[in-house]
Amino acid sequence: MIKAVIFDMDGVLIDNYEYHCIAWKEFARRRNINLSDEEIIKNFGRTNKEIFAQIFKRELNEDEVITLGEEKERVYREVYKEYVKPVDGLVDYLKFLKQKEIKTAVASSAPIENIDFILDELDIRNYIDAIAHAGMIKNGKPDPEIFLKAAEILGVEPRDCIVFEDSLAGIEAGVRAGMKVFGVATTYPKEKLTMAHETIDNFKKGNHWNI
Ligand SMILES: O=P(O)(O)OC[C@H]1O[C@@H](O)[C@H](O)[C@@H](O)[C@@H]1O
Repeated sequence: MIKAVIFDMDGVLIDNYEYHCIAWKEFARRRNINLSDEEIIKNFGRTNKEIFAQIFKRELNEDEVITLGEEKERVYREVYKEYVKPVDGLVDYLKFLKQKEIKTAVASSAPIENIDFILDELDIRNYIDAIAHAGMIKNGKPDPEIFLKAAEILGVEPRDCIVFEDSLAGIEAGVRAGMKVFGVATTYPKEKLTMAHETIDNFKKGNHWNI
């Protein structure tokens, strides 16, 4: 029986891939690094720690990850701020879950500042019972750790959770966590979300309401 719904953030609560893309390119441009669209989309859904390791071809220490991450995320929040809007049907779906007393969490590879930014801009904080963010885990998606952490905070067994994810790494993480995964076709078209159990375009009425 479904007792909890866990939402990824980027690409699920909001369709914001292109704004992260702009921020990553600006971050790279400042350092004369050439970052292709393929590299950016491939890494979408992973933690900044892992993305920096690929960009700089070495492991960065915690301080470097925080400092560089703050720089990149500041650019992202600035360029995205005036365009923030929820994926269609999201707010109605959150209201429906609250009414049914189904618990909710956000499980995102992003730093907490980005999660606070989105929950406040969308004004949906009241609908979210738990948050699992990059600073709370050792292994980023596709490792299942972040989804297992969210389930643990909610006090719900993984098999009683469903996950909404747009990224390939995130879908794999949800499946490996033993949860039912709905792929959200924002960042990728449905045909690419083959690992997901089901796919949706947005949160408007569909199979995900049958819980
Ligand atoms: O896990 P989520 O919510 O999809 O967030 C992932 C994204 O979070 C951002 O903060 C990173 O800079 C992105 O590049 C990353 O992929």
